[in-house]
Amino acid sequence: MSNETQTSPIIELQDIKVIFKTRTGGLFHPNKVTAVNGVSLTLMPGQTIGLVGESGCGKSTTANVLCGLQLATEGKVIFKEHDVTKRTAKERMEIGRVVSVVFQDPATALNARMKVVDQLIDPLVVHSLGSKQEHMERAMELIRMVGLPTSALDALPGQLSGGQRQRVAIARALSLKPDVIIADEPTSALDVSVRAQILNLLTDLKKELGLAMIFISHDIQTVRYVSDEIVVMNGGEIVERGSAKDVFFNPQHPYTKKLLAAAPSLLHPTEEECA
Ligand SMILES: Nc1ncnc2c1ncn2[C@@H]1O[C@H](COP(=O)(O)OP(=O)(O)OP(=O)(O)O)[C@@H](O)[C@H]1O
Repeated sequence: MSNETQTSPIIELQDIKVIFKTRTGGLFHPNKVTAVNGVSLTLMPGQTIGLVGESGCGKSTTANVLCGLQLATEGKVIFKEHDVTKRTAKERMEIGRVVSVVFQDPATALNARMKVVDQLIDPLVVHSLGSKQEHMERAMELIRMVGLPTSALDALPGQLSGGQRQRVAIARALSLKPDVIIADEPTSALDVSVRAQILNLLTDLKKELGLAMIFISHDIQTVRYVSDEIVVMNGGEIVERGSAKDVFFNPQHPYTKKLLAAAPSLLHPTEEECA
């Protein structure tokens, strides 16, 4: 990777609007939902942005625009300095290789009838990368990276615990060696007892592999724990953004203050830890 690439953003959203048409207004008078309204974001290599806000504020829609799943109604999407706002199928494929998503519920993200090994290899097959032997080597490497024994490769998702399944989903997300991971509420479907382990795994992998990350959660405490920058969304708009330390210890917007006041204090970082 050239120096130029390293210092320029991986993805930029410029004034993005996403409007969905809904049928609730009747067949001939569809209503519109503005899910995202004027959102701008710049993700640099290695950076973690925490996207926080209550359910329905537009976090997932923003993430879907970032990973090429959702087209913007207005605004621009710049991917590695190319305008991909109206991305072609080929561009979407390339974005999909570089930007990987870890979803909330590993049970639905994984195919219940497919062995772990095949789920890890699947993205390589879809992108026509490597030989059969290279696929096996990569599967072994991936399963070790997420802290599971290689015997887990032969398991079906149903034979694993929720935490182990999320580890497999993370391994799958890493299979194409992405530059960016979008983690959309990656711990909220898990037992409280394994949430910290999965958060630690994600932060360790991020450091080890130099990944950039968009970490999405309704829980500002969790977001603070993993992020360099926090972006607070409400009603489809960004209401506050800043360093994790500033937003957490010196919130400016009343909505951010409300989120902080309502957050469970499972993780209590001190100001020194944030420095
Ligand atoms: N495909 C769709 N069609 C119509 N409305 C949609 C669609 N997807 C999302 N919305 C609406 O857009 C708004 C933002 O949804 P979004 O899923 O982005 O929010 P969120 O903050 O991620 O919420 P959650 O945490 O519950 O997933 C909501 O009002 C939602 O109902």
